[in-house]
Amino acid sequence: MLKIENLTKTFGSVNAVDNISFTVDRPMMIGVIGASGAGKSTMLRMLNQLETATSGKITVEGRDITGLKGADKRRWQRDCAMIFQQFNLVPRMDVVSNVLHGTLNKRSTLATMFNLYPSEDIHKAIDILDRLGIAAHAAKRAEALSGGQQQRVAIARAIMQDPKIVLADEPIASLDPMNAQIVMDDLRRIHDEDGRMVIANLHTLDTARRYCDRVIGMRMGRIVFDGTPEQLTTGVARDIYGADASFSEAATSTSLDALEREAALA
Ligand SMILES: Nc1ncnc2c1ncn2[C@@H]1O[C@H](COP(=O)(O)OP(=O)(O)OP(=O)(O)O)[C@@H](O)[C@H]1O
Repeated sequence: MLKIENLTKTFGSVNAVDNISFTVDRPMMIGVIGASGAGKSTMLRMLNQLETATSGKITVEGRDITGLKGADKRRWQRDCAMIFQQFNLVPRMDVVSNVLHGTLNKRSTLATMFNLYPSEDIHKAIDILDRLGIAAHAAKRAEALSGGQQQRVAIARAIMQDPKIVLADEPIASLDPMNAQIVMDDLRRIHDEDGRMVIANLHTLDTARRYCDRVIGMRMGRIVFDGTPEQLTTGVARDIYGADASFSEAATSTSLDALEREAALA
């Protein structure tokens, strides 16, 4: 259903994404890992068309989505929702209105200007918040919520678009381990229960292993690993991160256990 062929993005002399290809033939949960600057965000941003590819092709269900413009691009961005590390909510706006923003691309400019939302959309937004366990916060301003709660609002906003694909760019990088787990559980659920494809850039190996069906490892713009979590051994991880023998898995972990074990060994 998703095919990426020879995709490249160049910024000046930097090949942020360098001629990558892969195919996904069914909705699954995919983790993308790699060191800072490996090209993970740029790849996701090209998928969502926030960034235009320098060359190469992205095909979804047989349709070429590379270089879409205008209404076609907006329609694609609705089918392919994106979640960011910093949540990207409107801080002073209440939670429900933030979730309703997920419908912006399909509403008229006038309706948007006057914040006119159909009541069925309002009910749908509250149902989604309820499903994610945060309906009690619906009337609060987004800025009054914890980081973990704000990320769940961002997930609710994404689901409001009813997307086929959910892209998550470091969704748990700003969260403590407990909230990170809640957010990852939610992402897994929207894959398992709704059948949506989820592609998440992750800083931490243990998260990729625990939650994903498939892991793609990037290094310097290229794909250097594409396999199952079981195949992601410490040796493979060392190659992906370009680390020497002192490479420590705990340094790429959000798990308190791993960090504490590492500290005890030091
Ligand atoms: N808009 C831009 N202009 C210039 N260079 C860019 C731009 N966006 C990304 N880059 C460069 O492209 C390369 C890949 O960046 P990218 O953000 O995709 O990596 P990443 O793996 O997501 O890293 P991180 O985990 O730190 O977010 C880096 O060298 C980065 O400096």
